[in-house]
Amino acid sequence: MELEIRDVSKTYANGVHALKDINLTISKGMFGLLGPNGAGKSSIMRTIATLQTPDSGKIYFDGQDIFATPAEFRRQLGYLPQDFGVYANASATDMLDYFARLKGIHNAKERKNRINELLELVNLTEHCHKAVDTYSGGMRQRFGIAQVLLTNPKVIIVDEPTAGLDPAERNRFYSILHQLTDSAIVILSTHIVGDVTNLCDDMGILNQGTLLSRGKPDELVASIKHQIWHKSVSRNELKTLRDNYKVISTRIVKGNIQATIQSETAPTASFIQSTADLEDFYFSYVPELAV
Ligand SMILES: Nc1ncnc2c1ncn2[C@@H]1O[C@H](COP(=O)(O)OP(=O)(O)OP(=O)(O)O)[C@@H](O)[C@H]1O
Repeated sequence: MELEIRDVSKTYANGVHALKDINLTISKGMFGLLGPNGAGKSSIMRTIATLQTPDSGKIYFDGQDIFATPAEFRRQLGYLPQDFGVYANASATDMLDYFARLKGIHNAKERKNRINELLELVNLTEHCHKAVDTYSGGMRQRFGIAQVLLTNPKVIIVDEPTAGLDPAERNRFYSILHQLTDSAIVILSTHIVGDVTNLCDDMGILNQGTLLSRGKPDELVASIKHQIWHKSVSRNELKTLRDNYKVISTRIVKGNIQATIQSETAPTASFIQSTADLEDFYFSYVPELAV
């Protein structure tokens, strides 16, 4: 099972060059697409979902050009966009039944069994008769996943699914997604580094339409293993530091600014070497804005 993205570029009518020559091969398992707001994550997701065509480039699923026979590819696809609408007052069971009919599951018994199985998977059985428009954010996302899974898709795309979820709901959502990775390609877009650390065995970093890095999270972190240094600094020191070193991030720790620097050698004796993590790797490519 393989999705191949070859030389894909997209410029919108307003002149925004949202995707710049993207090349990426994605296999079974969970692929995390990490990037800041406006990086192009939704653009590449919508393109893979065949909701928009690239200006140039191709996408193949198991060797088949997805734009040559989009209807065939869509039968194997499950797409959960950032915002999806639900009908007013409709229960989860009724909505899933409606979508299952639309997706061609005509046998009533088969439909009922599949819906019950999915409600169980996403822990919504006990809420299945409540109106989906009254669900919490997390319940709604879990309902969205059930909807996506109705036809056992081989490629599942979830666009920033954990934005706005509390930690417990986020974990619940992770564990549902994790169960899908044995039998499908799951592509998850997020700007939350922790989502990728916890879930993904393969990942890419997208910024300003360009794929800056890709690989296994552990290996990417190992590549900067001895290069991360911390120091508490004043606002004035930080300015000087930025002129002389690669300051990749800053955070407030107990009321002080802690600067994180990437350097192959110790910057000065006052820096403490720290264990690199995926957030450091991410910031080494997408430096945060100066505070
Ligand atoms: N339909 C569109 N028409 C014009 N510009 C668009 C369109 N969709 C996205 N863009 C622009 O393309 C760029 C990439 O947007 P995209 O939504 O793909 O990024 P993103 O990484 O998903 O961001 P976010 O995390 O904020 O959702 C942005 O500059 C955005 O404003």
